Amino acid sequence: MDTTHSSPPGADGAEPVLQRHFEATIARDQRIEPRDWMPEGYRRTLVRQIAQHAHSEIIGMQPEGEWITRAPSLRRKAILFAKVQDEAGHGLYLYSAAETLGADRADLTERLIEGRQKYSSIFNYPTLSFADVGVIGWFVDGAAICNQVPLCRSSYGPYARAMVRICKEESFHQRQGYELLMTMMRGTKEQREMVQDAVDRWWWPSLMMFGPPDDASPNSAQSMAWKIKRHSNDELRQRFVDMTVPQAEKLGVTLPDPELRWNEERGHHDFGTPDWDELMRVIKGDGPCNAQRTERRRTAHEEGAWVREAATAHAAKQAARAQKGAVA
Ligand SMILES: CC(C)(COP(=O)(O)OP(=O)(O)OC[C@H]1O[C@@H](n2cnc3c(N)ncnc32)[C@H](O)[C@@H]1OP(=O)(O)O)[C@@H](O)C(=O)NCCC(=O)NCCSC(=O)Cc1ccccc1
Repeated sequence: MDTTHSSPPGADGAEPVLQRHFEATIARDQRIEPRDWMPEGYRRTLVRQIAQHAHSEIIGMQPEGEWITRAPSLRRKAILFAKVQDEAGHGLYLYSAAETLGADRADLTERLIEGRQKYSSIFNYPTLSFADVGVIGWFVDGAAICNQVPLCRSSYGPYARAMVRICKEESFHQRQGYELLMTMMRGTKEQREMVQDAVDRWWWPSLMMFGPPDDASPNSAQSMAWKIKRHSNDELRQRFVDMTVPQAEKLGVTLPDPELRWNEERGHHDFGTPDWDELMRVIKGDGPCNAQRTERRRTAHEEGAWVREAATAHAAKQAARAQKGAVA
């Protein structure tokens, strides 16, 4: 852990003047930057959320990645390749953002592999057909957009700036998913059934991506006070439902919720309650694919050891050469 960013001594490690400056910066909607003083709880919360987010992008490469070799055409293969590569890129920006808070990337990876840090529950469900690739783009990237567009205004500068580029790419991801499904819906009866089946399986897990309901979300109040989060879990879930219902109608699929209907008075859709016990089970490691996802990540990490060693040796050689040049 890099100690250059740790807080000076005092209450919560703070001189009152630094604490006041931090609070005033948040109140003015300005950004906290890596070299600014910040309360230890703020730093810890950010490392937790950003690391979970980075892990989600990296583990999130697996469910769709399984279909790269089985994509039905060269065009679909190229699109899917590009999307999965983008997800790797998102993970890397986010690990870099966590490093600005003093976190160590190798340590974060260890924590993920050992199950000591979380990643999004959604990536613990299997992708059973190519329609799942389309539904992940439509639902999962759609949910990611709802959740992440407000994070572009998050109070921590490096996180907010990473989100701007990530959101642009998520938008392309969502459209490719929807376009894939549109194509399948214009196809055969079997293809339309594949789309409906994928919608039925991914709808509820997608709603769970937004986290537990507000009254069972221990982190929300403080994260919102610090303006790390800008909206509550339930607000964003509602936004996702309202955005997705007309898209489902246009596509010609049914969302698997008998309680789903427009509420004129609220100006929003009412919808059923996700199975929160299922969310808790999946978060705790007992989802359909948790063991497989973590094991795959561990193997990839071990198999990549030679690349890290080679990069370190190369960097050391470059540094030695540069030093020799400076002396001569
Ligand atoms: C909203 C929330 C996820 C959770 O709110 P918070 O205030 O932080 O927590 P809260 O008190 O409400 O919860 C209590 C505990 O439960 C945990 N937990 C909750 N929900 C989940 C869950 N669903 N899965 C697993 N764990 C969950 C939570 O961490 C906390 O645990 P802790 O106290 O740490 O032990 C927030 O962290 C956030 O906005 N993160 C940034 C966005 C982000 O990470 N996105 C990832 C998807 S990226 C993507 O999809 C792109 C893509 C698309 C396609 C293909 C590939 C890639």
